[in-house]
Amino acid sequence: MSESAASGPGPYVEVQNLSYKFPDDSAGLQDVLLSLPSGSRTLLIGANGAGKTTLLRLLSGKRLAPTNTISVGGKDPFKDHLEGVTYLGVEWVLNSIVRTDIDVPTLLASIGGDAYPERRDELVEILDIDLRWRMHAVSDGERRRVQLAMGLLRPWTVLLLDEITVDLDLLSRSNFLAFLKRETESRPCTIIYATHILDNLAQWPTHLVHMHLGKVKTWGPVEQFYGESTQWTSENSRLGELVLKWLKEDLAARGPRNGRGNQGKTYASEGIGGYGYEKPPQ
Ligand SMILES: Nc1ncnc2c1ncn2[C@@H]1O[C@H](COP(=O)(O)OP(=O)(O)OP(=O)(O)O)[C@@H](O)[C@H]1O
Repeated sequence: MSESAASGPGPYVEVQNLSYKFPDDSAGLQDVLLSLPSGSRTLLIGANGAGKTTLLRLLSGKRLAPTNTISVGGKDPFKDHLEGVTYLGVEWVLNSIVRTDIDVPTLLASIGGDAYPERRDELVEILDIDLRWRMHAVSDGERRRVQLAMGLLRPWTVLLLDEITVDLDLLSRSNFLAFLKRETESRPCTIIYATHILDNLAQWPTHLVHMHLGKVKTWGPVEQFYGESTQWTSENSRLGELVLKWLKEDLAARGPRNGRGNQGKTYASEGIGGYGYEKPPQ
């Protein structure tokens, strides 16, 4: 594993020979290999159950990975304290504080917003947040926008996003994605984003990672994949066509879920080392 600095060239997030089993001994990940440079914006693509969340949780240090399989900025995310890693996923979305009768300025101040006033104000503007909102009386999408401002307030070096934009309207999502792109272009930071929603993303990723049944099938800079997509329709972007093609292939390779057995689970019994320890929510 290389010791790379956040601002330096070369890989910033590295994964080598990563296999993972859940505490119940079932399949997690198998032989995952990745190397993503600082400044990259990676889309994690894969069907439901492909292993995207599992990988993101391991990268964030929320689950214990085997030693020397994951390096984020030269550090082991589980063992070392990762100051600049922000992971926004389902647990974060479900945090009950954002449903209480509290106003937005108090909420943003409670997570250190006053330490980053310019960033706070920029996020409030970009996410079109009304500072008079009270959090028990907002819509799901409005709540999600405040949550995103909270989650992005502290400058991060690695941002791990597990589809958290589902409630955003098209314009809010577009502004949000543009903000993230500007971040990676203006300071040394890296984003890995698992999503099924490809709107506004055609020009966004620098890298793609295609996961299937707990494995990384293929990964690399986005340009290398566009040649693969032979069909072009006006209905989908080139990225959309590529992802659709991948998912169709994955479905065909997996076969029916019930009836002929579940190929997705066969490798669970093939002797992946067990690392079923999970960090409690912090
Ligand atoms: N705690 C767990 N114990 C056992 N199996 C699990 C556990 N969590 C997830 N799985 C299984 O691991 C596989 C991968 O799950 P994961 O959540 O990583 O998929 P995903 O690619 O994020 O899917 P989605 O797109 O639906 O969010 C699934 O088959 C799932 O059922």
